[in-house]
Amino acid sequence: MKIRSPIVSVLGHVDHGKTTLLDNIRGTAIAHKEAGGITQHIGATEIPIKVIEEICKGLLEKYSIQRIIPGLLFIDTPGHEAFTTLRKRGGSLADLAILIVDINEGFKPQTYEALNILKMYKTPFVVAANKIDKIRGWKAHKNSSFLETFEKQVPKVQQSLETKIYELVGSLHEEGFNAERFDRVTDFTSQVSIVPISALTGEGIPELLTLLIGLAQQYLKDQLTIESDSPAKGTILEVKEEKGLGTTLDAIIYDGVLKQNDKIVLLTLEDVVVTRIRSLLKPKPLEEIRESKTEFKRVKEVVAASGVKIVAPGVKDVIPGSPLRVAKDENLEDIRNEIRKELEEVKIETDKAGIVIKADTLGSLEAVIKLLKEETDVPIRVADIGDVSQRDVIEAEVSKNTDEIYGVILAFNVKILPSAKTILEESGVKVFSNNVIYKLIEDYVDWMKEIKERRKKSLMESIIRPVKIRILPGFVFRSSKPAITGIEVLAGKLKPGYNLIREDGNVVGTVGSIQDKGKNIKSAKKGQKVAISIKGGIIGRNIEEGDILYSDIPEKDYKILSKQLKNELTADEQETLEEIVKIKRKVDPTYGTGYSLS
Ligand SMILES: Nc1nc2c(ncn2[C@@H]2O[C@H](COP(=O)(O)OP(=O)(O)OP(=O)(O)O)[C@@H](O)[C@H]2O)c(=O)[nH]1
Repeated sequence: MKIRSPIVSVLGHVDHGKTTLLDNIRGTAIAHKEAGGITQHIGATEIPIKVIEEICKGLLEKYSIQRIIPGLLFIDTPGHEAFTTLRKRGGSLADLAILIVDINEGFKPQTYEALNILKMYKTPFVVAANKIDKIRGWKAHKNSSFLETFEKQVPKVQQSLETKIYELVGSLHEEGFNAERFDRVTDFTSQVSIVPISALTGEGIPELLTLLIGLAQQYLKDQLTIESDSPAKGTILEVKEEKGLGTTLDAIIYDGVLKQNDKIVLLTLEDVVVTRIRSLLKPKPLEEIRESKTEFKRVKEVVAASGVKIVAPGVKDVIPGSPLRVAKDENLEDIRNEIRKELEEVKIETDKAGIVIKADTLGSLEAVIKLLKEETDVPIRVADIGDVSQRDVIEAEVSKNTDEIYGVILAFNVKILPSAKTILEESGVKVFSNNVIYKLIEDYVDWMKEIKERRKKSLMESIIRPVKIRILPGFVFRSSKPAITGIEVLAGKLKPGYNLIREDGNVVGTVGSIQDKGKNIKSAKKGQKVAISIKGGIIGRNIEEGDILYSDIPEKDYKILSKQLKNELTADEQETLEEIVKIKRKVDPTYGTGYSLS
């Protein structure tokens, strides 16, 4: 048993300082040569605990934090694209994350995106409120702890920082997180810590690192306890062509040991591949690269947590985000099946009619599906990795025949192939494309809402709505063929073509035209007094002056009204509809049974 370093990812909006923060941590670590500097991995950088101790200048003691973990393994590629690639079944490969926010700009689209993804994977994170050195009047103290440098600022500057922190607390609150400045956090399991930092001056970084160490040791011990001689588990970060080596795999190993000649199982777009490791490579220190001109050195084995380059035959089609598992002859079939199942779980191809989703990696595909399902219950016909192809357009077109809102392709971080473009317009399939997942989903949901609204409106236009009118005594202009009389609309909206019924349920005739001050109008609203013609009505025979008449709502319209459109009716229409139902049931007791307004 061994405790490994936690894997840490940095996420945040473009230009908020992800790269600068990583560079700062790396640079500061390298400067601490006597303590061992940094260990360069493929795709990741490890900062040993001894170096962190030096950077943190006594903070580990101050906060009584033990030194159980060997260090922190930072993923070199920041951003949520890398984060979603680094998936592992049931969660994220990153044990911890830093969500970086420019304190002067606050939350931006990709900040929300990152937060959504962290929420989805349930990854513990701290918020680094970056660029405090840009606060007006700030006096920088290079590499100092936040609390020290904060003490030395004038009150106005301190106040300005506090205000900005509270804005972040507010934004996080809106997203369902209880957050506080780290030194005011009372419960690290339920509250998110905000550490004010400057990635440029290094201020606050001692606290940021201290907090990561503390959180990892306090809450992730089980997750970080591994058997260092068990067969390795990992995730493929990148599939890369490397001069003289062919296609190589950059992998992050989070459990066990990976050895040269190990048999490994991986995923391609279509299936599982099994191959044998020819060599394992690690980066060479800079000085040695200059001498030998190759960047890598061979190693016999790597133990988690580790980033390593794998040279193996037949890995050209392996996908980023693929799981990596070491198999022995006796369990090869089991592992193969397990991994195949993992692919099938993500690539859904179940619903007959539904949308098509294309994404660049397994992890991002998973994230799009998960976040989509939180927003809507729209079915999915195809979910797959890769660019949008002609076949995808055809798939979406098939769904479109069932329902226009399914004739859609959601494309996350992928291109539309030229062959797909040629048939796209004619097919009428709509492509939504965005590299921010929640925006992609939002755009689709908004469009869908618009269509549904439009449908509802035209449905509303096509059905008979509840109306109640009164024949105004003394305003009968003609008694029959057709009857013409003044009326008042008591509820709803009267339109030509509506059949009218009496309170006893008898049909009296059909509204012909509606006139207001001698002019034909298309409808008359509640409160309006107008003249109408009633085809089939004979005043003095089936209609009397002062009578109350209602629109005659066919049963099928009543069903639509009570099922789909009940929220569209005004209060007086609702009330009138109930009266009409009672009247209709005098004639047909089964009218509209099984449907009710409530
Ligand atoms: N003043 C100040 N500038 C900073 C700080 N951190 C980053 N910057 C600057 O902000 C700009 C963007 O920083 P990056 O580190 O490239 O941001 P990023 O989030 O990695 O951006 P992308 O990789 O493009 O998503 C650069 O010009 C940095 O020098 C800081 O703490 N203070």
